[in-house]
Amino acid sequence: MNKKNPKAGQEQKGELASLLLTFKTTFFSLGIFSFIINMLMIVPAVYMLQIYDRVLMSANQTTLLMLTLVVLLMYVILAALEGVRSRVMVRAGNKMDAQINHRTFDTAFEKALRGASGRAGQTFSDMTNVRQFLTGNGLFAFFDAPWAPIYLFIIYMLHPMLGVFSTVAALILIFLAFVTEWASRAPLGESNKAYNSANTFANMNFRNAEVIQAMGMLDNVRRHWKPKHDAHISWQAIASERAGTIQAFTKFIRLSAQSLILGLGAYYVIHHEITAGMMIAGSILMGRALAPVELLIGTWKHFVGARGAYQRLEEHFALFPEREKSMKLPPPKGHITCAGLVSVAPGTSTQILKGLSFEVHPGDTVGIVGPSASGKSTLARLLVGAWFPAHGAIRLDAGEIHAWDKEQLGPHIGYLPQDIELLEGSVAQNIARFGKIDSDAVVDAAQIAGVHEMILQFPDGYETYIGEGGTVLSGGQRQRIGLARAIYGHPVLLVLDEPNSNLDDAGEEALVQALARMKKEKRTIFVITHKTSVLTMVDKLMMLSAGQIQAFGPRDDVLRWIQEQRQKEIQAK
Ligand SMILES: Nc1ncnc2c1ncn2[C@@H]1O[C@H](COP(=O)(O)OP(=O)(O)OP(=O)(O)O)[C@@H](O)[C@H]1O
Repeated sequence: MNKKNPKAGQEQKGELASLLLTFKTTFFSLGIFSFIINMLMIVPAVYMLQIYDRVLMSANQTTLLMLTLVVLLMYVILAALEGVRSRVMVRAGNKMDAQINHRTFDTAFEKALRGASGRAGQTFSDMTNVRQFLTGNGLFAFFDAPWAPIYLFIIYMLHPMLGVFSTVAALILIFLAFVTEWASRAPLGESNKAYNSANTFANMNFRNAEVIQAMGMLDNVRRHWKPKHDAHISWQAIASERAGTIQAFTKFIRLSAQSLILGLGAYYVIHHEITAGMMIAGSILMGRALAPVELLIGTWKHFVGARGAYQRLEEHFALFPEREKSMKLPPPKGHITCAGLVSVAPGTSTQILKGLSFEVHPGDTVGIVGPSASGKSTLARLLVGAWFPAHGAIRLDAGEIHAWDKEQLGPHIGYLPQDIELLEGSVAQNIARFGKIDSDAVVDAAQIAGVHEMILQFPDGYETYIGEGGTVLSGGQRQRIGLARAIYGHPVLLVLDEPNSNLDDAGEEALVQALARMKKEKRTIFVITHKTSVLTMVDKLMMLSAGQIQAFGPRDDVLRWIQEQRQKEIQAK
């Protein structure tokens, strides 16, 4: 198999097309296999011809035995070739998957990062769809169909009128396949759209099952789901009814053709134009000629599905090209500079942050405050490189944060988002960020976060499994383990988004201690909070409002400014 770089020539061709091109030798051998298999498919007709016209006429048993042995040998070869052909394609499919699965995973992740997590899963199903089509019967239909004219040609040789008859039957079947596709495409599309919409609606709402249950909202939610589901069912019914009618007609044509060719053959036998053997052989050969056409019709739906999946994948890969590995940079010191930073949410154009400029030195602890929706969490996401600036730049030391190689930079960043999501795995794996577990470092991070004792009380301590089928943690427990994960490895930049929103007094005290420790180590810390206990730990304070910096400077100066502003507002009232 050709092992050329799948990315070669990907500027002109899609990434997937380039990958498929590296399998051209496999496809070529598939063509050869199909040719031999299809030639061997003629054997039953030839056998029948010989039996009728030679053996029965001559009553020669030796000929019968020899013919039968030869035919059986041919069938063994045929079965072996079909088996090998399937294996070759399954292996090619696995190889293909091995070459592209990291891209599928990474690009699906990027899609999720840009706020389309629902549609990220589609990438995996598209990949499976394409692979299954390329390794299943669907593809074989395409390789077998071109040989149909050869069967027709042989039928013409038996008698031109039998050939014309078979050709017309094949053309009618192909025409009916087009009619099915044309009649069902639109309703099937609408049905799929409604199905996806109903499913997304249900999945989104079932995430809030407890709220729905508590406030008796189930009837109302179902009422909103039902029209979408009904639309799916009725479009599906329209498509199935149309396809069913055409299929019934197709079956009529198919059965009639199979019988009529015998009838037509018998007519020419009566007129001594062909032998009885030729009549039977013609009927068998027409069956062979129509088989790939029928298979093609049967797999057309899969082909259309796989073609759609293929196009979506090409667009998807083009949207998220493979990133060049960034240069290896020295470990960052934690110097943040931000110039004219504008941010929009992924997939939108509304500005959330409207031109922020500020500088934070290594070892500074910065508190970020501001009303709801002022852009605090958005700034946190940009500080850790989870979102990209729409304009302007945010730099860590000399390099733009989002341009750093994530694998290189990750260990230097600690991030505790507002919605703390732990990943499915053990507590230790979560704290160690799913890397190689350094037990000492895990315990150290847990101790700094003040969570070590709590973890020891879990059923399996640090090995306690979190996630599907595992232990369910409380909001406060998740937040504290999330803090340990952020602190793991003593990163140079720590960004904590409301780290105390779920904490009790003991948890808050542990957080303050952890901050004090990281501060002593001269880490650069950003902490979004409204609580005074945490604000006592910060050196500088940034006040955000409507996506802009209202005040930024030494903590006490900013607090005084905020106080003055409030008083002015009260007086103005
Ligand atoms: N993923 C997103 N997609 C679209 N808009 C978003 C997204 N995330 C945030 N926004 C919008 O950005 C604005 C700022 O949100 P952000 O979460 O940064 O505010 P915040 O100051 O952290 O608020 P809070 O204190 O309530 O957490 C809001 O208007 C919000 O609707």
